[in-house]
Parts: sequence; C-alpha cells; structure tokens
Amino acid sequence: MLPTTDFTTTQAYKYLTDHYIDIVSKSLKELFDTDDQRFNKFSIQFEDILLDYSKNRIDDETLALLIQLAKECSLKEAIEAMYSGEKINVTEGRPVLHIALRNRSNTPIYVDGKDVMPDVNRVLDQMKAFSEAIISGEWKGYTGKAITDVVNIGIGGSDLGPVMVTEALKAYKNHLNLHFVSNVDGTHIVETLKAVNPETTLFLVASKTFTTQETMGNAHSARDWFLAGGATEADVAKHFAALSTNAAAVEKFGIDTKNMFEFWDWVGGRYSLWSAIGLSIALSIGFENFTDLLAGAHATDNHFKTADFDQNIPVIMGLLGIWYNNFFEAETNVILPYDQYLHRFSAYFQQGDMESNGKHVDRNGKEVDYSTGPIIWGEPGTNGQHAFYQLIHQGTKLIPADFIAPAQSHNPLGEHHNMLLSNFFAQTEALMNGKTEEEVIEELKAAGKSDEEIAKIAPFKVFEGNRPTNSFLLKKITPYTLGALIAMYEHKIFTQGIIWNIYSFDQWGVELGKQLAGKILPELKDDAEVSSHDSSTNGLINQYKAWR
Ligand SMILES: O=P(O)(O)OC[C@H]1O[C@](O)(CO)[C@@H](O)[C@@H]1O
Repeated sequence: MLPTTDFTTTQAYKYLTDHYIDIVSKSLKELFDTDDQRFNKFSIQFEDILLDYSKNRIDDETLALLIQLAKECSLKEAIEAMYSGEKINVTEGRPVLHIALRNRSNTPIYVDGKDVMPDVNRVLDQMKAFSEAIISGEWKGYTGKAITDVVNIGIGGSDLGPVMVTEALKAYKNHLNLHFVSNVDGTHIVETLKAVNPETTLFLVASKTFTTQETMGNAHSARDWFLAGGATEADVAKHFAALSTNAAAVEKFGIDTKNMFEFWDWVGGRYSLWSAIGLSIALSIGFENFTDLLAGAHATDNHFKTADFDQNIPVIMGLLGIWYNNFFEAETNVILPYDQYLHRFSAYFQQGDMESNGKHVDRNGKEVDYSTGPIIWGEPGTNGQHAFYQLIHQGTKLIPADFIAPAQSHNPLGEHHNMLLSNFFAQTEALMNGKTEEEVIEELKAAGKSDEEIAKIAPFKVFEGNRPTNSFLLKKITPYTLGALIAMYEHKIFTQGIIWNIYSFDQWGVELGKQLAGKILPELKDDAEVSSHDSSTNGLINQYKAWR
C-alpha cells in the first residue's frame, strides 16, 4: 500500500513555508559568497555521472527540510512497495516493475506469488537471438535478401523511448537503417515507405495494447504496402514482428506469434523501452549494448533503493522540483542537453513526466489544492540559446533548468566540444550571477558610450540572475551511462508522485480525446452536415467536409 499523506499537512512543509521566506530574499550569488563548500556539499557523483545541484536556491536547512518531507511522506516505504511488486498502480490494479526488466542481478521479483524474472529472461533471450539473426543477415526476407531497414510502428511510449535511445546512441549504430512511424497522419508512413524496399524491410509493430488507433492504422497500411509490392500473406512472417502484451490481437492482425515479443501489464507504456519495446534499440546497437543500457538503469535502481536521501540523485532531483513547483510556484522545468545525440531526451521526458504526474486528484480520490507535475520542455543546447533562452534569462517566469553534457564527445572535432561545453558552463554561471546595472554601466563606459547612451540602454542589459540550474556532467554518453541517466529521471518522477500523493502510473487523461475521436470518425465518412456538437465543433467539422 502506498501512503496517502497530504504533504501540505506535514511538519516539514510548514517549516519549509517559513524557510522559503528566508531563502527567497537571498540570491544564489550571496549563497555562494557565504559558503565556499557549496559545490562539495551540493553535488553527487554516481559512477560516471556527476550531478552538481549547488546552483539551486537552497541552503543546508532547505535540504534537511526537503529530506524530512520525503521521510514524512514515507518515500522509503513507497520505493520498497514498488520494488517488491506491490500493485501500486492502484487504479489499474497493477504492479509497476520496469525495474524488473533491467534487474541484471536476477534476484527474484514476485507478482502474485510468481517470480517474473524467468519470463523477463526468456524474452531477452528471444530478443538476442532475433536481433543477432537480423544484424548478421542470417534472417532473410521473402526474396532471400538480408534485412537492411527496420520500421518501428508505435506511438507514445512505444515510440518515444526507442527513438530517443537510438538517436542518443547513434555512435554505436550498426548498418541497419532505423525508421520510426508514429503519427496517424498518412504523411508519416507514406514518406517513410518511400525510403524502403519491401524485400529488405522489417516492420516492428510496437503496441502494448495492440489496439491503439494510430499504430493499428499505420500497421495495416504498412501491411497493404508490403503485399502490394508482390509479397504474399505467407511472406508477412518474414517481415513483421509484434512487440505487445496482447497475443490474441497480434494473431488476429496476422503476425505469427513466433514473431511476437511479449511483455506484461506491469510495464507502463512510458517505461517500456526496457522491455520488448526496446527491440528496435537492440537491432540498432546490438544486443550487448542493449544489455549495457539495462545494466546502467539497474545500477541507478540500486542507488535509488539504497543510497541515503542526501546522497540519492533521483530523490534530490525530485525534492528540488517540489521546492520550485510548490514554493516558488514555478510552472515548468526545462531540460537542456548539450549533446546533439540527446536531441529527443526532453521530448521523451515530456511523456515520462507529464503523463505520469499530470494529475489533479490525489490517492484518496480527492481534488488536490496544490500544484502537481510541471510542464517539461527543452531542446538541445546551443540551439536553445539562440531561440528561447532570452526568456529564461530575462523573462518574468522562474524556469528551473537541467543542463546535461558529456565530458567526452563521440565526435571530437577540432574545438567543437570545448566550444559546446564552454556554452554549458557559461549559461549556468550567467543564469546564476546575472549582470548588475553597475556592471552594465562599466561595460558600456569601456565601450566608449556616452552617459546619455548609457542611461538609455543600461536597463535592458541588466540580468537579474538567481535562476536555478542542475548540471549533469557525464563522462561519456554510453549505453550504460544513458541507461543510468534515464532511470534517474524516472525515479525523480516517482519521488515527486509519492510526495504529491498522486498515482503516477495511470494515464486516464488521454482517454477522453480518444473516446470522442472514436465518435467523430464515423461522422466524417459522408458529407452530411453535422449538428450533434457545440457550434464550434460543428462549424469546424462542416467546414472540413466542405473543403476536403
Ligand atoms: O503501446 P500502446 O498500447 O499502443 O500505447 C501507446 C501509448 O498510448 C498511451 O496509452 C496513451 O497515449 C501511452 O501511455 C502509451 O505509451
């Protein structure tokens, strides 16, 4: 059972409310000036990942109170409940066991009295054999040619994770060309199919439920295209595999269940890249690298479970998020990877975080009267710098930012990596220190500006600073460190969900739109005017019919 404490009623919350008044009046610059131990105190190194969280608006007392808050909200017990296979996804009646998928130490994990590890290992063996046969060319398409292209058809968690990881680990990629089709917009599949040959293409239909409209629509179109190219029904088995929990629906679609890679209802969609949904990853970088990814995540799982909260990266990340979300009333959290390979990392955690903690009802079924999950966004640096950093530096909103960079580049080209990292370091420093009016005036004087010019321009050049950042410095983006980093963010989300007293592992909020789309679709079949909706929806549908 998960605790159901309202965190706003805890002692720690009350103390934090008072303490906030003290901290909010202090600048980060001041906090650094008065404590030369901040970096040592407020940074954690876990294997090849360093988290420096010293540039946050906290002091020793803040940290102690936040940790007290986690304790009062029984975070430790909640972690234990998740790891031991309790059905903590209460509204769907399921355990939450993505940690089992990467449990490389293979200790038993029980669901309803049955150890899940033999099944996990069986599917991993199946993925190993299959990926090796495809990569080596031993697996042949219907005309006897080896596979050259893999098209993953899936959406949400059945797409974002594999896309993000295959991009992040492109440096480890083999000869196979990976494609991802997610959008139900016909353009996505049409444009993808233009680039591939039916004789040498493998389709992975990735869907936990195997009922998702977008995925099934795209899978049927891919199958039609395949058959139109001269292949027969019997050839489908050589070119289509399914990654799913729903064997009956896979069979109905016409995919041989020998080519089905199973996973289980205790794997949430947005936590499924570690499961059979990761087959495209194993195909892209090889099975050994895929298991390194799992091993990195497993290392973080152990860290999250065993490290003291003040040394526990996901716990600290979660608590800092709560500090900004619930005390500073920050609405968003920007994730800024200074690594081109990580260009889908923020998009991935948009689903990971927002689908998990975008909830307004607590674990007692009551409407909350506090803010829950933040809006997650971001783009890779330095592109973001030339787009939206203006608002982060000089806008009116407080935007806590996560910076992520590798020390070693996979592409050490001249001064590029130093240039990239100099921007990373400079941005966090600039966000913290800002630039005072006096500094601006000095600069303008040095540039030979007149007093009149200085008076006119100076106010616009002032940076308040005091903008908080976390800095993740990784030795290198490898399958292992990437796995460890992803798991840190996952457990941060868990930590926050526990403290906000919400259920992080369902996603009822995506249902209503799906239901209504299901009602509207038949109305679009003919040209008859509709009048069954509000005037706006009727107007849009009728104009669509007139123009299509
Ligand atoms: O893998 P499936 O069942 O096709 O679902 C895809 C996605 O749809 C959702 O259920 C809701 O959008 C996500 O949680 C999930 O990742």
